[in-house]
Amino acid sequence: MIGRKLNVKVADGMQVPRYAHDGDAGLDLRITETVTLEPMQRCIVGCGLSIEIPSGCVGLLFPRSGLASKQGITLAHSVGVIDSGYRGEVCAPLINLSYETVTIEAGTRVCQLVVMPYVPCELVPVEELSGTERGTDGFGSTGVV
Ligand SMILES: O=c1ccn([C@H]2C[C@H](O)[C@@H](COP(=O)(O)OP(=O)(O)OP(=O)(O)O)O2)c(=O)[nH]1
Repeated sequence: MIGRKLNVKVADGMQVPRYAHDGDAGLDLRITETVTLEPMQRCIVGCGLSIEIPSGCVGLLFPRSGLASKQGITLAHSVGVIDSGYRGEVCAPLINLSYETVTIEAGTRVCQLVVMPYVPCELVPVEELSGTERGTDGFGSTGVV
C-alpha cells in the first residue's frame, strides 16, 4: 500500500478537491457556505463532497494548522471519522476557540482529509492481560522531562 495511490470515488457533479502539494497527506476541503461564529460558537458546515472510501480504509478529518493557530477555528471534535460506508456529504463541525467573532467565507479550506487503512478488530474477553513494563500506569506517570 505504501507509495501506491488509492482511488476514492467522488459522487457526480461535485468539485474534486486537489492536494495543495505533491506528497501532502491531507486533502484540503472547502466549505460551501459562509459562516460567522461568535467566540465558542459551533456549527456544522458542508464540504460539498460525497465520497466512497474503499472498504478497509477510513477517512480522518483533521483541522488545518494555520486556521486553528491564526484564527482559532478548528474542528469541534478534534478529529472526524469518515466511515467507508458513508455516502452523505462530508461535513465539518467547526468551533471558534478565539475571543473574536470570525467569518469564514464559502470556499475557504477549513479541514483536511487523510485516508488511511485500519485494522478491524474483534474484542475477545480473557481472564488476564499480559504483563508489561508500563503495566497500568498512565496519564503523566512518566513525568514531563
Ligand atoms: O467530521 C465528520 C465526522 C463524521 N462525518 C460523517 C461521516 C461518518 O461516517 C458519519 C458518522 O460519524 P461518527 O461515527 O463520528 O458520528 P456519530 O456521532 O458516532 O454518529 P453515528 O451514530 O451516525 O455513527 O458522519 C462527517 O461528515 N464529518
